[in-house]
Amino acid sequence: SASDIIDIDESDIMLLNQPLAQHYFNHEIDFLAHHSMLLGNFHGISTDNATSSSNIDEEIRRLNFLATSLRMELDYMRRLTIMMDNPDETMYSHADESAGSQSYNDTKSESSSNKNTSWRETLARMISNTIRKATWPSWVKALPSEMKSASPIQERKHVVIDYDWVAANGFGRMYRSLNCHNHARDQEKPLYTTEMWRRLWDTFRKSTLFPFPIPDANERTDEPYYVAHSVGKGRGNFASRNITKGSLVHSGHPNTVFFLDAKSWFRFVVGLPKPMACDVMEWAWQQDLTNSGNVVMCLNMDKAVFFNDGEAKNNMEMKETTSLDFYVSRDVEKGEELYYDYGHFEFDTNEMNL
Ligand SMILES: C[S@@+](CC[C@H](N)C(=O)[O-])C[C@H]1O[C@@H](n2cnc3c(N)ncnc32)[C@H](O)[C@@H]1O
Repeated sequence: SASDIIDIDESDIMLLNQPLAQHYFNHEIDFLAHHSMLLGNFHGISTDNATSSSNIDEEIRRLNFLATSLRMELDYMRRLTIMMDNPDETMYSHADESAGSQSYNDTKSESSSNKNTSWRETLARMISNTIRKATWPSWVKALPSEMKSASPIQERKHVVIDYDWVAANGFGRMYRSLNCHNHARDQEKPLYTTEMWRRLWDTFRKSTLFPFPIPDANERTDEPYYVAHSVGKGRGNFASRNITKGSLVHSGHPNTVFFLDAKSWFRFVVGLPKPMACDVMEWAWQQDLTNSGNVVMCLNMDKAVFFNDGEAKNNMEMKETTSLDFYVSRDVEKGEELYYDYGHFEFDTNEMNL
């Protein structure tokens, strides 16, 4: 019976009765259905059989997988509830909706404390607190063993709702099976349109459970750089005016998003068209944002993804390793490409169970 498989106890039921849980499960059921279809499409395999399988073993496996999934969601929700109960970390209220845009003008405006700076600081603190409590490695350790040892999809008859496939096949195989090496070298990749950004944000919104206000897919227009093709590097960012040494060029809040666990990352990637899936695998990085020894997967969801590594020509830097903000390290002339050192963002797929 379902209760044998799912093993729900008293405290789970209390949790399930909360409005947050109702919202959460509606969302979860929607995207379990949505993602089983996406996974099928992603691998060019129809998922029609999955729901009407006459193979009893396959059905049991599928139910077990759903049960495992539910167990994980309950654990996740328990953490969210703890966060929600802390009034200092209320994530669902925009602290200041009316805030204007942060200034990317020269150094002098950095010191001017405006409303928006405080909104950004509040958001940064909330995110930092969340990450400190729920970072990637601790979550990975909690993964049930079935999730770690699933067989690859080729050995199965039917496609099932299957985050474990992607977890088992991992980042490297996914990257190879999509031919992302060729995509990375392609010098004709398109510049992102508003629709493409919106697609990224919508997919993120459908796949994430991360409790912070997700901004609209608004393209900022006040940063001192623009995107263009960069010889041999795909797309890159170029200064749209002269920029004085020490000026802020890019601020990570609010358009940098975070993935706290492999599952949320895979949900996101499989929800994208293949070229965009390759793009995000190229763009994401891991960073210890809380100086705790724990990393999270980070992704810029705006044109900041296009900064390349210029090696000896690097002209941007962060002030601290936990920061998401870039400043120019020397005077930069209009039209120069903006670069930073990727060495700060090592990407260890083993560490992240990818
Ligand atoms: C964060 S993305 C930068 C945006 C990328 N150029 C694009 O068009 O999507 C990182 C990727 O850019 C490319 N890249 C960055 N710096 C490079 C360099 N110095 N030479 C060649 N490719 C570079 C690599 O493919 C890398 O994986």
